[in-house]
Amino acid sequence: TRTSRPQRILKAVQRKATVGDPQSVITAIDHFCRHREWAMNVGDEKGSILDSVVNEVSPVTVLELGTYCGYSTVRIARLLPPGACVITLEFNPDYAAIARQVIKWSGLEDKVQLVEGASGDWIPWMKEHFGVQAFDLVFLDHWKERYLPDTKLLEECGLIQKGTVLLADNVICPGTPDYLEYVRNSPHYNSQYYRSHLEYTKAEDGLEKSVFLGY
Ligand SMILES: O=C(NC/C=C/[C@H]1O[C@@H](n2cnc3c(NCCO)ncnc32)[C@H](O)[C@@H]1O)c1cc(-c2ccc(F)cc2)cc(O)c1O
Ligand SMILES: [Mg+2]
Repeated sequence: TRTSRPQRILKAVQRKATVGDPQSVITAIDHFCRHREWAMNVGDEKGSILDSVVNEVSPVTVLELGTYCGYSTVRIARLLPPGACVITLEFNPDYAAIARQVIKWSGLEDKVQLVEGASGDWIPWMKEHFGVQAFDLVFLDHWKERYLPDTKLLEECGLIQKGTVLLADNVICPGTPDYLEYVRNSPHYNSQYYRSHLEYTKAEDGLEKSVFLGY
């Protein structure tokens, strides 16, 4: 097919959503992915859990790993107060280009810093380049085998401090066994599983919320 799925998702947003209305962007993507083409957005069911964690943490600085089309970026950014922001890392330039337009359509570009590049390359530069002290919330939704190494890298870089909340998508499907084992067995994290379903399906999936307790 001539266009990519992310391009078709963007078209659905431009057709169905209202500029400056983040909820209409979320609704347009969910409708398209439920009724036209499945895509790996966190979705509406797990998205509600994401919303509740964002509201509970009321973060000032958020890190998102894996922007894809920007669906969860918009979900997070729409809940942030003035002065708070989400830094989202995406290393596929085509996906990043689509996400920028989705974020722009939602009117949330002032609360989002989309960085085109790989998490492993950028995490070590977060403090210096973005003046980040530590993240209040990290949303992991990139390659599943990268959750654990990137969490360890964030720890090593001092970007996870007492009270930092990690929220990981897909801990059941596709699954992140090594990450789950780490956060559930580490004395430095208090972990809990939020049971849900794989986006737009009846399959089980869930989010794991892990609070860093300090060293
Ligand atoms: O695979 C899934 N997500 C991956 C996301 C990747 C996005 O993140 C970007 N990305 C990846 N690694 C990095 C990186 N750093 C690491 C490399 O250096 N640094 C920056 N950006 C990165 C990619 O470019 C994509 O934009 C998934 C699958 C299912 C699924 C379930 C059931 C099925 F049957 C099929 C699929 C459901 C889900 O919710 C899922 O999230
Ligand atoms: Mg996911």
